[in-house]
Amino acid sequence: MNSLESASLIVLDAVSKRFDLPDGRTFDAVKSVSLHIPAGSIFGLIGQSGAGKSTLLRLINLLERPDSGSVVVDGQDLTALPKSQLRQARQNIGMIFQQFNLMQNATVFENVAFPLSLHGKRSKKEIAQRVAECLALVGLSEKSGSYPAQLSGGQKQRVAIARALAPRPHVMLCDEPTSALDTGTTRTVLQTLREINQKLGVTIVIVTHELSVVQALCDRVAVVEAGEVVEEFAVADASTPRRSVLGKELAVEQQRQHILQEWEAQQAAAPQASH
Ligand SMILES: Nc1ncnc2c1ncn2[C@@H]1O[C@H](COP(=O)(O)OP(=O)(O)OP(=O)(O)O)[C@@H](O)[C@H]1O
Repeated sequence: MNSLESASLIVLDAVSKRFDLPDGRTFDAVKSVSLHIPAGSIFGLIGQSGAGKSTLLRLINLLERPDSGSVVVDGQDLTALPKSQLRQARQNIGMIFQQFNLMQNATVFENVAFPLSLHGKRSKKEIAQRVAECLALVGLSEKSGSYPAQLSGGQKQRVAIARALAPRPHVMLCDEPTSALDTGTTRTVLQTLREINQKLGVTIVIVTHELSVVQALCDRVAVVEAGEVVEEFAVADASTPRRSVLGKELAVEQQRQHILQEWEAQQAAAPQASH
């Protein structure tokens, strides 16, 4: 094992996924992708619509089983596990979605408790304690008895984050978590994700088409085009030239943000004009 592999929490090795289409043809959605995702990082998957980002994300927890290649998470080769052990290993991988996927007829408390009660080993008291902790982490303690319909989009996504966190996963997969939210709400959800990464050390993999989200949140990013990773880089690395169209667009967005921040800093430092 080399040092990159040993520092990686998630290792995808030459994973491929082919879908059968209704007309009898096949479609190669992911083509022999290898990725090393460092422990404790926030890793972005970006690309055009249909590039294969969501499929790649779903290969990490085997929601999609790869046709070939291996998926190792936390040292465990998920592709080699029997069903019962895979169910156990998945407790280590939380997931959130664009449309939140909350149970509408259940309270916030019941939604967050759901993954804990699935495995029948915990007492009611333990579950209640863990739910309270997770709701406090996402700042929604006072909404425990509410129903999803009574919450804003950002609050719903934070309930989904609390639910994903409840079994204490080391990894959180996020599929376009802010695409259904406005700018202000997006900011609060990104803040919550950042806190989870920093306070709990949870490794986050996020699919997004929003470059501003990558800029605000991610340490590293992989650009996906037609089922392949065409480029991967550290978001803060401005010196290595970007090759892909999206990589270049992200560099422009970063420059724009940088200029804006410098201008704001100058304004703040300048002596106030007298009236
Ligand atoms: N179950 C499936 N059966 C057939 N084709 C599929 C299936 N799931 C995904 N695809 C196809 O695979 C390709 C990649 O889909 P995927 O959802 O991974 O892309 P994406 O990059 O996440 O796109 P978007 O940003 O639009 O969600 C698409 O062309 C899609 O139509």
